[in-house]
Amino acid sequence: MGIDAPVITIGEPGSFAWKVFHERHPAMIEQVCAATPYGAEVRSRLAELLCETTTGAVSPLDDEAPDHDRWTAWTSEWVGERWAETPFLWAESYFFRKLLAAVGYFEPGPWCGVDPFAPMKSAELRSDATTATLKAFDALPGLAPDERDAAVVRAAVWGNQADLAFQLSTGISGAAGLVSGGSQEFWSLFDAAGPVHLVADNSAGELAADLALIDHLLTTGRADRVVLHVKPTPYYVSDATPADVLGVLRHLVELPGEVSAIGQRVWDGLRDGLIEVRAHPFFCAPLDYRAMPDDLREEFAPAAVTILKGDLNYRRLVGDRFWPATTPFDTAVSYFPSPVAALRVLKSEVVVGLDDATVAELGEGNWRTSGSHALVQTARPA
Ligand SMILES: O=P(O)(O)OC[C@H]1O[C@](O)(CO)[C@@H](O)[C@@H]1O
Repeated sequence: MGIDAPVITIGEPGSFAWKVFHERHPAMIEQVCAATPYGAEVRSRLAELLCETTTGAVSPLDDEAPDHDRWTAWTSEWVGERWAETPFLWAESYFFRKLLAAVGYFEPGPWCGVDPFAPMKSAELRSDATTATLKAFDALPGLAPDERDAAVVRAAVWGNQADLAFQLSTGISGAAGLVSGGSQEFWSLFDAAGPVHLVADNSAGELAADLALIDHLLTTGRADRVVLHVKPTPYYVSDATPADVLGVLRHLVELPGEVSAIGQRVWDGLRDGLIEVRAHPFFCAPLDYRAMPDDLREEFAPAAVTILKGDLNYRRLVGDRFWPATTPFDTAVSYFPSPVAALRVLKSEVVVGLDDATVAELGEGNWRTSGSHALVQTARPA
């Protein structure tokens, strides 16, 4: 595939990406300041970050965090340029890295290592909506095998609707349906048991559904081992970190019903080495997966299947560009080193792999960004 579709940038007033910076980020920073009693210095650094990213030029990092050099390499191309000229994927990712520095996450002091988004993730995990979703897992043991296959995929796909960055300015309009693929397509990718990698997205209910999927992969023999990849540091508000995996697991095992059994099996799987949690630095990189480092490529290459969850992973998988929606998915991901499955609710303008009839039926509305539609897409290496 020639990479010639235009890259999405944040400078076009009124565009989706522009609104993320000009509407969603101010609301999120307010939420961050309400959730933790940060003092005047942190609050003023956050205000500066907002001002810089909405009206100014890109400044370099001035912290001494362990990931400083890596980020310097990822950002040198854009330092000094106007934020409005920068690619959306790059800009949004760098915004979150700068936000962590602004709240003192990397410096000695009271806020060192304190996840600014933890209160939101915890509230989401304990919310009535998540509690109801987790209760629904009680029906799983009574389902026929194919119904159970479909149910765990459905939960993993629609679990991605619960994304806290996204909820800040979008009234999610319910689950309208899949624009591509489904459970059968997903399971047809699993021909022989082997290691399965799941690249997670959000914590709370989505991560609980992902753990249920991991449990199902292992108990049905589709996977002989699962690697769960999460973010090394807090990111995009609700993205799961290793601490969140533990928090969600502890929550699950304390609940009544099937989720407790799932949680216990996952707990045992971690202890026995059947499940591994990794947090490679590249999962917080402002780059797409074409640029993945060799060590990560080598990890994915022997996977029976790699499952990528969520909107951001999808943007990074196919490239954050205004692709024609009918661009074939397998062409877009032909570089990926293992069979790959994307499970995602649509929350940004990027989409590929749709057929002409679907595109015509969806028309011009806001289906790409409203969070009402989802997809399951799969491909094998070229
Ligand atoms: O949690 P997800 O599914 O990756 O969604 C995150 C999405 O939310 C946004 O941050 C804002 O909508 C998108 O830019 C991003 O792709």
